[in-house]
Amino acid sequence: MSDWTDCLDFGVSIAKQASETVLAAFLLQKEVQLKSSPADLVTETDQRVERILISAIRARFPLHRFIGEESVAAGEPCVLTDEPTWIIDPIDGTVNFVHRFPFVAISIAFTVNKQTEFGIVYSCVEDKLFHAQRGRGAFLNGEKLQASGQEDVSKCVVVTEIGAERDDLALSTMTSNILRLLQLPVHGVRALGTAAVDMCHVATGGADAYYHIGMHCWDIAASAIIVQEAGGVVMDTDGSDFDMMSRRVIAASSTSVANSIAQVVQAFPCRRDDEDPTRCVCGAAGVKGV
Ligand SMILES: O=P(O)(O)OC[C@@]1(O)O[C@H](CO)[C@@H](O)[C@@H]1O
Ligand SMILES: [Mg+2]
Ligand SMILES: [Mg+2]
Repeated sequence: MSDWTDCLDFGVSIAKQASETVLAAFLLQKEVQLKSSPADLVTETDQRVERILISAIRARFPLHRFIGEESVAAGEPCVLTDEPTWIIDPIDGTVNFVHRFPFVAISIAFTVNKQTEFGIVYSCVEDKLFHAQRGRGAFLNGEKLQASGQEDVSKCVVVTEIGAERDDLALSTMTSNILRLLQLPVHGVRALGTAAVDMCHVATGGADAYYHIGMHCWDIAASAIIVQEAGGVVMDTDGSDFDMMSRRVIAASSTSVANSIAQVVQAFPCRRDDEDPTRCVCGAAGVKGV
C-alpha cells in the first residue's frame, strides 16, 4: 500500500517551482479582478500558478482529481470523493500579494478516501516550507514542529482573519467575536492575511489558536493536518468534528483552548463548499460560491 510519499515529494518540488512565478510578480503592479466581494481578489498570477500546479500533477498522476480555488471560481465542482485528490490554493493571501504585504502561500493538500494524507504550505516570500504527512509529524524547513500545548485560553495569542465578506451580519459577527475574545481576556489577537500561514503558526507554537468563519477548503486543508501532526487540534467553531467543507475552523494548541474558543465564537451563515450553488444562497451576496 502506498504511503503517498512520492506524491508528497512531488508536491513539495512543484510548490517550490511555482513559487518562482509568485515571486517574479510580487513587486510588480497587478491587474486585479473581483470575485465574491470587493475584498475577494484574483490576479492573473493566481490563475497561472494553479494551471502550472495542476498540469504538472496531471502529467505525473493522470488519474488524480483536483479541487483548485481558481478552477472552482471558473465553474469546476468542489466535491471531495474517495479518489486521490489534490486541494490547491495557488496563492493564499491574494490581497497581501496585490499590496506586496509579504505573507503569501501556496497551499496543497492531498486526500484519499476523504482523509488528508499530507499538507504542504509554502510561504514564498519568507521561504518557509511547512509540511506534514499523516502519522509522521509536521515540519518547517525540515525541523520538527510542536504546538504550544497551552491549555488556558486567557494566556493565548489567537490568530484570526476578517475575511472577504462585507455584508452587515458577517462584519458584526466577526468584530463581536474579536471583542468577546479580548474580553476573556486573551494575550493578543493577530491576523496575517493568509489562513494557511496563520494556522501554521499554531503548529509552530508561536500562536496558540486560530479560528475563522467563511474561508474555503483550499485555504485550510493543508494547514489543518500540519496543526494536527504538530500535536494541535482542529474542530468546527460549533465544537463538532472538523469538516473542511463547512467554512468554519478552530485550530488550537489543546482541546481545552479549542473548546473555550468555540464557546465564545459565533458563526454567520455560509454556504458549504460542496453545496450545489444552484440550490441555495446564503451569507454574503456575490458570484461563484459565496
Ligand atoms: O483568496 P485567497 O487569498 O486565496 O484566500 C482568502 C484569504 O486569504 O482571505 C482571508 C483573509 O482576508 C484569509 O483567511 C484567507 O486565507
Ligand atoms: Mg486562500
Ligand atoms: Mg488563493
